[in-house]
Amino acid sequence: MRVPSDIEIAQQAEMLKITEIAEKLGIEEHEVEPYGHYKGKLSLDILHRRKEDKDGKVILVTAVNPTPAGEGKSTVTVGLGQALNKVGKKAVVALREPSLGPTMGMKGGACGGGYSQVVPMEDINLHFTGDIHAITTAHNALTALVDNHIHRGNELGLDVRKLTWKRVMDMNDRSLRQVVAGLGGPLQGVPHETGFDITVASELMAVLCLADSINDLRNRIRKIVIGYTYEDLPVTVKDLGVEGALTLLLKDALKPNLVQTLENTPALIHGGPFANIAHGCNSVLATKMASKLGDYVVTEAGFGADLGAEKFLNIKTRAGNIKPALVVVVATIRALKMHGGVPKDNLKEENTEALQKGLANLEKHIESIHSFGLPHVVAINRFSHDTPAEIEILKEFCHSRDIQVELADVWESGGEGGKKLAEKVLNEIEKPSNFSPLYSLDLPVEQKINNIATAVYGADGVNFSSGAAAQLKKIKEHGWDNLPVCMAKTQYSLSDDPAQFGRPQNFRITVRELRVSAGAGFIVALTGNVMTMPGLPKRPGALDMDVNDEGGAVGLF
Ligand SMILES: Nc1ncnc2c1ncn2[C@@H]1O[C@H](COP(=O)(O)OP(=O)(O)O)[C@@H](O)[C@H]1O
Ligand SMILES: O=COP(=O)(O)O
Repeated sequence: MRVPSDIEIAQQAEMLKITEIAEKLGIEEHEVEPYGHYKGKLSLDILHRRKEDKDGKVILVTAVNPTPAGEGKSTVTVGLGQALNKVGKKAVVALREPSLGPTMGMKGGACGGGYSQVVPMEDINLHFTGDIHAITTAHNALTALVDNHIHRGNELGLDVRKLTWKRVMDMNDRSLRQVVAGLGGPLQGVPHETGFDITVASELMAVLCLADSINDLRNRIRKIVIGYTYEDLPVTVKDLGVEGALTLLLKDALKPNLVQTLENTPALIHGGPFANIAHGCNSVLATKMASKLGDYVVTEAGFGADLGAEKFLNIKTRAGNIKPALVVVVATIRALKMHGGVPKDNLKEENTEALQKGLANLEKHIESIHSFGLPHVVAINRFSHDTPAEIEILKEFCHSRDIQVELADVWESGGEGGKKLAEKVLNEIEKPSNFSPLYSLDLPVEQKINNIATAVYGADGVNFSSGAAAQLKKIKEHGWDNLPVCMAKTQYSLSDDPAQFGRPQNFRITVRELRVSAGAGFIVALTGNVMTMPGLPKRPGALDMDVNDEGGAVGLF
């Protein structure tokens, strides 16, 4: 039987009013601000009122290195949340907000898929409650204020050649990666090079996702470095005196968004960083709030365990004092065949030999999660073209290594298709968690990067470009050496070469640049050719989009 498209299913959803969803969670009327009938923003007062309540158990969903379409982390996250409710547990889902870049481009939305989606999917995948637009505006307001300061006499002595704060927009536009601003004569500002990143790569996105209160948001914004003086001294937002304005622009975006799944399971969706160019986790506030609202929180981190999960476990847990209880590693036969050398166009054909070879990628991710001391379960996200022989091979691989594994049929069957996975998760989550981050903050930045590269990627070590080596020196000089590291790396490979599938051996990671995100509280290490402003694909998803006669969206997957 054909499974309708994601949007056809979503448009048939029988949603409860968001006030009903809130009431079922014990949220008081004044703590939820409806945005229409099916979306709402939650007051941070919930955390204050319920601070003594027991925290729910946090289940992190990660994956193997994905194909370009993604392997169903969001889908399994939603499906598992639905399944836990079906078996009588009080579970809340916590996801990130979609970016219009992938939505209009190649990757698609971030609402899950099939019968495991969050709804109203169209709203969420388009403008939702405006958070990403607010971050875009706040980011570019700061840029305008910096340029105005320079134009009006540059009292702080900013060197326009060393401005680190650029511009953002929530769209994939390669033409804006490098631009020159201030052209046209003395009245138009001071000419200088700048460029655009995609909004989800903005440090303000990371700050919003890691802040635990409005005051913490302001304090973090205050620390943001926007550039350096001619004497090479850092200039911060505080020096410009505009932290209050930026906090004002973001005060509503800081509140987590409440929606629901197709089966009316509550879902908090907040923050949208990508895990290849940012830290790739939804907000600390949403995760902590979900922990107060449910006995189980099912949350995801972007791309594979080498990216989102690594940053969740090394950065987000520290920022929010969050203790994960278990990790679900989503594996798909198609991704593992890709890692076994099958071209993307042939992934629907049975190929047990390639699958056997590609299992090495899953093996490495399991080793990494194990090294964090966390119980884990492999969820096989079943696709219709997966054959019994292939599924058996993947299950046998896990059984032979005493790895807990379960088939997840949540895309086709919603929560019903995840009940066995839910039972396995509930069983495993009772095992002790000896979680600890991978590295001590006391280690030098280069050692932190080396630990991640060797322990999580399987690299032999790290090479630093001459520029990155100079930036390491500056990081130490300015006292930023104790910050955690946010690796910016391709999502397709454990290495920094997107063409190296499987489990690459005998390789080194090359760090080409280091950026200080003093407000977010981490150092960004850019590797290989990873870009912070993606480009649109040959055939953008936008070509399929329209509005139908009923005013509904067409072509949103
Ligand atoms: N088991 C499945 N069968 C068919 N399509 C799936 C399945 N799981 C996910 N998808 C589809 O794949 C796309 C990516 O799913 P998503 O959950 O967003 O992946 P990720 O979060 O890993 O990027 C979505 O369009 C979704 O509908
Ligand atoms: O940051 C990327 O997230 P997905 O893996 O959900 O695409």
